[in-house]
Amino acid sequence: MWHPLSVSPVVEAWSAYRTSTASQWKPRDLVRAKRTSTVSVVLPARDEQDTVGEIVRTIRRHLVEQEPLVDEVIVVDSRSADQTARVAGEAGARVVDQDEMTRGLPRLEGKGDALWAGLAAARGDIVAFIDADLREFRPHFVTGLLGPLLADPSVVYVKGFYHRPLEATADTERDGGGRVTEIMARPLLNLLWPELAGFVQPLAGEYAGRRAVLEQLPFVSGYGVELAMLIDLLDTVGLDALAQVDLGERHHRHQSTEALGRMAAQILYTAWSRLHRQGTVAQSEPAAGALTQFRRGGEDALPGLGREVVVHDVSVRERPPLALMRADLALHSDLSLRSAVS
Ligand SMILES: O=c1ccn([C@@H]2O[C@H](COP(=O)(O)OP(=O)(O)O[C@H]3O[C@H](CO)[C@@H](O)[C@H](O)[C@H]3O)[C@@H](O)[C@H]2O)c(=O)[nH]1
Ligand SMILES: O=C(O)[C@H](O)COP(=O)(O)O
Repeated sequence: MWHPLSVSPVVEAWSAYRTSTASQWKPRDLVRAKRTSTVSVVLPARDEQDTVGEIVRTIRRHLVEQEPLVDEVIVVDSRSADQTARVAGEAGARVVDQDEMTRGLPRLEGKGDALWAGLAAARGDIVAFIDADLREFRPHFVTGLLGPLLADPSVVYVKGFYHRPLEATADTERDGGGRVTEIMARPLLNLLWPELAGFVQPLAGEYAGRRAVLEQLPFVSGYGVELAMLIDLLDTVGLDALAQVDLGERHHRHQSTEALGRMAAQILYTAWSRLHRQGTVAQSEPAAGALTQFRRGGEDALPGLGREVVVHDVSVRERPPLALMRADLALHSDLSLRSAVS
């Protein structure tokens, strides 16, 4: 069932990656394979009113109404300032508010916390995560992620990969996208966690896992969440329980280079936390949790510098594994509804 993926000898020595292509997983076959399992799709979304509706509608049309594969589509509204929640609700999603789900707990920032809230709200035994800024979204993004989990009980987590065009205003660089991945995350993984170097898109926001396992993992706040998840899965379930699937090509909203710098800094901060846990570095925190950037012009440009000095907190924190938090969450969520599907 798996095609061997030829990777570096370092990686091959560790394990053969379980790789498949989305087209081999047909919705009808998956519905049959699903039996009594339940499936949730979770979309973390901050200010995604332009794209979230179409993604939700596509999943619902193809994988809820035409084929009963997906049991619920959840959009986590991650402190959006736009109409994300309304648009998602009108498209048929169950909309969950990040702050409402985490009420009474310390406030954390960013995508990782939205994912944790989504996992807390999800009722399926399999949970697939899909970014809400995708364009030209097709249902094979979901079926590709679910296929390996439904076909093989030994698989606990599936990571998507794809080509990533970099779409600038004038032209498109076919594989120019994934800039943080290529310039920072991939070199970092090869250097420090070579067992994970065979993941084609280690930062992909499209992945699925068994909820029982996901609930055993801490969720790092912000953009460190994907890197931490891979490292933590490697530690807890091992490489053989992880798979990846070719989803073709992915189009999304590109962030500015400056914003990607902050993303990269969060990912590095996250890597430090894992190095500390494994005893590679002694200090629990890096020397600084701030990133200084220089922005052209701006009202606060320093005289003689012509640039504004911009400082952001890029430290990350983490939510404990959800399995440890059920009692607290039950106070203000509808987790009790789980009995309806389990
Ligand atoms: O505070 C936030 C920030 C982002 N998002 C959502 O998270 C998804 C991905 O965020 P985005 O800013 O589009 O990330 P990318 O620039 O696409 O970054 C890539 O790399 C990140 C770091 O690993 C991953 O988290 C992303 O999924 C992956 O697509 C989108 O649906 C966002 O709306 C939130 O829900 N809350
Ligand atoms: O995953 C990444 O590397 C970042 O999201 C940047 O992606 P982009 O270069 O396609 O915008």
